[in-house]
Amino acid sequence: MFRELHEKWDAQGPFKPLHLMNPTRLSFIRSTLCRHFRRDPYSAKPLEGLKVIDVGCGGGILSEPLARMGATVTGIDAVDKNIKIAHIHAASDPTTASIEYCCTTAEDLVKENKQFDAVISLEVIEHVANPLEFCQSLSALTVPNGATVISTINRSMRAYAAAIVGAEYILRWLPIGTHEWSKLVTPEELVLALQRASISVEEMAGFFYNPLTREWSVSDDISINYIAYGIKKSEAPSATPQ
Ligand SMILES: C[S@@+](CC[C@H](N)C(=O)[O-])C[C@H]1O[C@@H](n2cnc3c(N)ncnc32)[C@H](O)[C@@H]1O
Ligand SMILES: [Mg+2]
Repeated sequence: MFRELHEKWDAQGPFKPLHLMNPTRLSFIRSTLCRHFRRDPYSAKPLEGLKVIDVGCGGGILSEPLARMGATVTGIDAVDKNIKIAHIHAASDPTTASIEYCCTTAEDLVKENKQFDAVISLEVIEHVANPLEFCQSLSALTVPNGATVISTINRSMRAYAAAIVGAEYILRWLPIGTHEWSKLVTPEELVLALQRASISVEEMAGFFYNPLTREWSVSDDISINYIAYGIKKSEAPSATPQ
């Protein structure tokens, strides 16, 4: 367990790409959520009082900074070992010890009628069996007028070259076979799937990797890695009787 904990949290280890991307995706999340909930992004705890769920939280590398921003965080993952690792790591700091970790899937949590002000799911949709159903579940977990944030990899030739050939076969950042080409989701498909789930996408951004500085930055180029922020529509007003 401790070797696995170290691996998940080692910025140079098998989860290096997620660690490298983390500050960049956090800056997108911080700015969109602060705008959505009319919070001051420069305050110490801009997400104070908001219920946020990290769907597919892995070892908790997103859940922890969200808790530090003041959010009341729930982290869920389909794999029990990930939840155990996330729990042990978060327990060492009083701010993150309050994160509620649970081994379940988005689909199963919907059955418990749980809802959150913001639902965040990073790098998960390209691994699920049914992306449409997954979007429906994320929507069901979001309160009306709440925010949903999803990041994933585009199904483009550039993404094939960079995220599969580059990251898996050349750089060996990820084990070969981590990403299946046919399961990748294009931005158009994601917007449509979310629309069908009553979420309107308000903003999208790409993540650009500079191999010289070895840093990621937010960019307009959504041809490889991208992130989308949407708003769950408020319930349709009931028809007034004639
Ligand atoms: C590539 S990891 C991403 C981890 C984390 N979100 C991040 O970006 O750092 C994908 C995670 O999603 C989890 N997962 C896959 N399908 C899920 C589902 N339907 N509900 C909850 N978790 C799921 C997997 O167990 C895995 O830990
Ligand atoms: Mg992935």
